[in-house]
Amino acid sequence: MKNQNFANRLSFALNGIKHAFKNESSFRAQLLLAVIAIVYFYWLGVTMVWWTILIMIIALILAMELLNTSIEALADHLHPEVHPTIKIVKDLAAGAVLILSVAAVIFAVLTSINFWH
Ligand SMILES: Nc1ncnc2c1ncn2[C@@H]1O[C@H](COP(=O)(O)OP(=O)(O)OP(=O)(O)O)[C@@H](O)[C@H]1O
Repeated sequence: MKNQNFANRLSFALNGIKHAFKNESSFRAQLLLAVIAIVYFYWLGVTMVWWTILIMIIALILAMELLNTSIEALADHLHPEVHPTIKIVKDLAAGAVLILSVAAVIFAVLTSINFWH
């Protein structure tokens, strides 16, 4: 399965996103929050730099959620039973999403302070 052409690799990647959308409620919730943030930033009338940071944060959170989902699926497949190492692996991946989510909230507050009319 190595060295597939670009169209195949793109379809594998899109398949992963589709899978997360169908099966992961947290991924759907984050997509909804991203849409709300975009509408809110439009309403605030923020400048290009703030738009750029918002897009980067949204992309980072969604990508991290996909990695989190991927790690969970792999862990559950390889070791379905309860195990302290599986616990820490999943907790670490969830911690990564949490750090980005806190950064997103701080960024939303900073943007509101700058542009609230
Ligand atoms: N096999 C396991 N062994 C030990 N602890 C586990 C195991 N599976 C899950 N846990 C614990 O339960 C928590 C939740 O795990 P779960 O797989 O349900 O993910 P989740 O938080 O529901 O994520 P998502 O909502 O993205 O699916 C983990 O962070 C971990 O602390």
